[in-house]
Amino acid sequence: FIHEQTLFEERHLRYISPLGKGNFGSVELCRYDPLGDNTGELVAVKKLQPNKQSTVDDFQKEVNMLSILHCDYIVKYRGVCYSMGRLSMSLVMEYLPYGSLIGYLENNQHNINTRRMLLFASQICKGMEYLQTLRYVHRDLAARNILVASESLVKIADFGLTKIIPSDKEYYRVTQPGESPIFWYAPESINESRFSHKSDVWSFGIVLHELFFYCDNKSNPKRVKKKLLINIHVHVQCVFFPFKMFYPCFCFSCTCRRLDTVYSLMRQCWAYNFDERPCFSSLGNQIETIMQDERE
Ligand SMILES: CC(C)(Nc1nc(-c2c[nH]c3ncc(Cl)cc23)ncc1F)C(=O)NCC(F)(F)F
Repeated sequence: FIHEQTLFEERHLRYISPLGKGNFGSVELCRYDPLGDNTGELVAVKKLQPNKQSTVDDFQKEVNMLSILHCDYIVKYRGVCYSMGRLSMSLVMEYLPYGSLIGYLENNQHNINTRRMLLFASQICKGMEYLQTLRYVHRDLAARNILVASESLVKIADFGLTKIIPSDKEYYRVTQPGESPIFWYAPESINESRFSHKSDVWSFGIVLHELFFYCDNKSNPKRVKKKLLINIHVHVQCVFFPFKMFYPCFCFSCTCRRLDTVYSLMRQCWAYNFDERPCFSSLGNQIETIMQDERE
C-alpha cells in the first residue's frame, strides 16, 4: 500500500552534486525549483539502483518506513519522485548542510568539546528510543550514518538496512547478510545474523567511541581494526570486545573529566550477552546525568 506521499515532479528537480553512496542507492543534492528561479529548497534525493540485494519492493518498504517517522533526531522524509513513468522511484529527504557526523568529527576534531559530544550522543539515543517504539531496528548505526543538522543537532539517517521486528519476536534474523560492517556489529549479529534493539545498542557503543575518542585517524575504529588485521590475525576477542582494542589508544582531543563514566557507558553497550546491555532510555538517562555533572 502507498502512504499519502508528497509528489516531487522530476522536471523541477535540478541536479546539483553527488552526496554519496548509501545502502542500496546513491544520494544526490538537488534543488526542487518549480518556479525555475533558483529559490526552491535544497533536497537530498536517493535514487534506487535495483540490484541483487535490493528490489523496487525493498525500496518501497524503505520509503514507507521513513514516511511515517516524525522525530527531531531523524532525517526528515519529504516525499517521492517518480521518473520514467513510475518505472523508477527516488526518495526525497531534507538536505542537512553539515553532512555526515564522521566527516564533521574529522573536520572539527579540535574544536568540539565534551559537552557537544554528550549532546550529540543523547540526541542519537532519543532518536533510537523513538525508532524502538515503532519496533524498528536500524542495523547500521554508525557515525557515517548520522547527519549533522547544525552545531547543536544531529539526526539518524540511512534506513536502507532497517528492519521492523515482528510483533511475536524480540529480534530479526537476516537471511542473506549483505556486506556487513562487522566492526559495528554485535557478536550475535555476526554469529547468528540476529538483530535486535540490543544489537543497535552495541553499535551505539561504537558510535560513542567514534564521538569521544575520534581524535585522529589512528584511533578511528576502522583504522585501528585494519592495523590489527595487518599486524596480527584478529582474535575473536578483538572484534567482539572492542574495548580490549581501544583502551590502549584512548587518546583525548577534549579534556573530558568523565573518561571513566563515558567509558563505562561503552562497556555496558559491549556486554557480550545482549540481555545485559542497557536499553536506549537508560543510556539516555545516564548521558543526561553526565551532562549535568559536566555543567557543575
Ligand atoms: C549515502 C549518503 C548520501 N552519504 C552522504 N550523505 C551526506 C549528506 C549531507 N547532507 C545530507 N543531507 C541528507 C542526506 Cl540523506 C544525506 C546528506 N554527506 C556525505 C555522505 F557521504 C548518506 O545518505 N549517508 C548517510 C547519512 F549521512 F545520511 F546518514
